[in-house]
Amino acid sequence: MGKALFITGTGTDIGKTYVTGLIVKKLVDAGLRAGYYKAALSGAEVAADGTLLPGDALHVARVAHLAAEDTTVSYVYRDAVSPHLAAQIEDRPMDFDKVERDFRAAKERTEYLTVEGSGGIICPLRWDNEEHVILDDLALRLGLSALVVADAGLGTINAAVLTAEHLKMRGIPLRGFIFNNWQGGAMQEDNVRMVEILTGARVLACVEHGAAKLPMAADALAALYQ
Ligand SMILES: Nc1ncnc2c1ncn2[C@@H]1O[C@H](COP(=O)(O)OP(=O)(O)OP(=O)(O)O)[C@@H](O)[C@H]1O
Ligand SMILES: C[C@H](N)[C@H](N)CCCCCC(=O)O
Ligand SMILES: [Mg+2]
Repeated sequence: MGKALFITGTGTDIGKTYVTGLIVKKLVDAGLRAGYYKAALSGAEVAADGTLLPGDALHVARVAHLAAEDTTVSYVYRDAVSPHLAAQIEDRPMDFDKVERDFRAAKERTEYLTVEGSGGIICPLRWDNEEHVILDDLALRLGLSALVVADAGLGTINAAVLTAEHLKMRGIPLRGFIFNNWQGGAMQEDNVRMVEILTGARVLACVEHGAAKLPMAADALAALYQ
């Protein structure tokens, strides 16, 4: 049975998949067996034959040279909206027993399973007359610790600290932050300092736009998985 690490972010489009691709590539390049799991993807690309493509998984597999069988996405929805709404539109509600089975099977097949969330930590996955499930509930059910992807620029102090405080309130361990779209300079350096002071967690790496490698040692990265 492998170890897992949950990648969440301060919101959608923040760079979770981009950074996850670099994370998994770092593990693979270090000779470690790595895998990728996502419970629900919405806003899927549609193939010529109408198949809904798991774009995030395909990106990570391409960047990290993972075999298709080392990536799993339990639910792929068409509409680029919150997964709970995409599921309502398609009348395909998530079954969290299936999600847990898929997650455990993926974890069984590898040493280091990287689990990408949807949107930010408050992302409804199912919201109907039978069940109300938000992403943080799922992270707790799967026993995950979190790494938060945050933008390096203006506004990140608020977003990163609020995300950290929510994780703490729900009892989800925070392993640290990765800043994305890093440009350096006085303000972004201060953002690192302020986020570390206000959350007590480290900014473990700063990823520049277009980065091809994660600026972090493989052993330090692997140590984050539990
Ligand atoms: N450091 C980066 N360098 C270049 N492009 C980036 C970088 N980070 C993000 N992007 C691009 O920005 C867009 C959004 O990033 P990404 O898909 O990783 O976001 P996300 O947080 O995974 O979104 P979602 O919530 O939909 O899963 C993508 O086109 C991605 O390729
Ligand atoms: C469609 C998008 N790319 C993501 N897959 C889902 C984002 C959900 C965001 C929910 C919200 O915070 O409003
Ligand atoms: Mg993504």
